[in-house]
Amino acid sequence: MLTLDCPERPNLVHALTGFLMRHHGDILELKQFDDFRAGHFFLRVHFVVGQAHPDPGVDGLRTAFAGLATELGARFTIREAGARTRVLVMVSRFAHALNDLLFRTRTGDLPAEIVAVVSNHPDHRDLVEWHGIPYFHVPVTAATKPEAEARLLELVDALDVELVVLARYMQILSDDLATRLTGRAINIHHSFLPSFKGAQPYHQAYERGVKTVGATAHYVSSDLDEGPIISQQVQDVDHAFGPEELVAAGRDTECKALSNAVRWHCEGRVFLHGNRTVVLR
Ligand SMILES: Nc1nc2c(c(=O)[nH]1)N[C@@H](CN(C=O)c1ccc(C(=O)N[C@@H](CCC(=O)O)C(=O)O)cc1)CN2
Repeated sequence: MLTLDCPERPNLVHALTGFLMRHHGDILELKQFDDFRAGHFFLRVHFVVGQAHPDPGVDGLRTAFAGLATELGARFTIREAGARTRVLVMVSRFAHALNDLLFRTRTGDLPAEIVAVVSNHPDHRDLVEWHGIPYFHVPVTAATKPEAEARLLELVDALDVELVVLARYMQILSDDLATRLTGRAINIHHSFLPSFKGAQPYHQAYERGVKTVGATAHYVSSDLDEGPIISQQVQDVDHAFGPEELVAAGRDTECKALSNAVRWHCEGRVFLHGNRTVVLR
């Protein structure tokens, strides 16, 4: 799978498909977006190398493509399409999103492998270890946050983590950590952003008398709940829903928004584009 983004210019698709043709690539799926407002181009292509030809492998293709990428001023990735992304999940007390990710990865619904779960509470050790996944209880207080974040980064490095997923993890990451994880940490916020940022969004929604609640999966940034949005889901509610009922109604919405975002990230479909994303679905 090849993903690419670069400044717009004529004949980009021709240049890219010409490269694949010269390397005996048979295209299975090609998605592109030309942001003419910003003058930027995005492309994702899934291809296979024809059986009758020697397979140059991912490294060989990357080396061969580097010259064209430089000429185009392009950022690109080339990797095995079926490879599972190594994911570390962070959770606090609410476990519905964690449980959904555990199920979806175990059944192959998500192209990801959860290699560790980190929590500031001990509550979910049994659930996680039942899945044969290591559970790290890393308590966090204002005084211990630097040490706790250093421990997280140790685990990210030691386990070759490619993506960190905050599955209702309720601690604010420091600016330094959020910056270091730019583009590789996804959070599920339990509101339809930009409405109801911060803590207790369902209580905020109740006080506002909303008729729809939502969930937003976004990349983590140093600005709380302001990171680039990847996926959103909504759910109708009415006057009879109290805060507790809104919390319960929102669980499935949060799980759907988060699993979509994780799936599209793992499939190389999500491109950062300023404070927005382009999702080639
Ligand atoms: N740097 C970032 N860290 C986190 C983000 C983010 O977007 N950028 N998202 C949050 C998740 N979240 C809402 O989705 C959220 C979690 C916690 C709070 C909060 O105010 N928590 C505590 C304070 C905890 C702390 O200071 O660390 C509180 O309730 O007072 C608000 C929103 C995850 N982290």
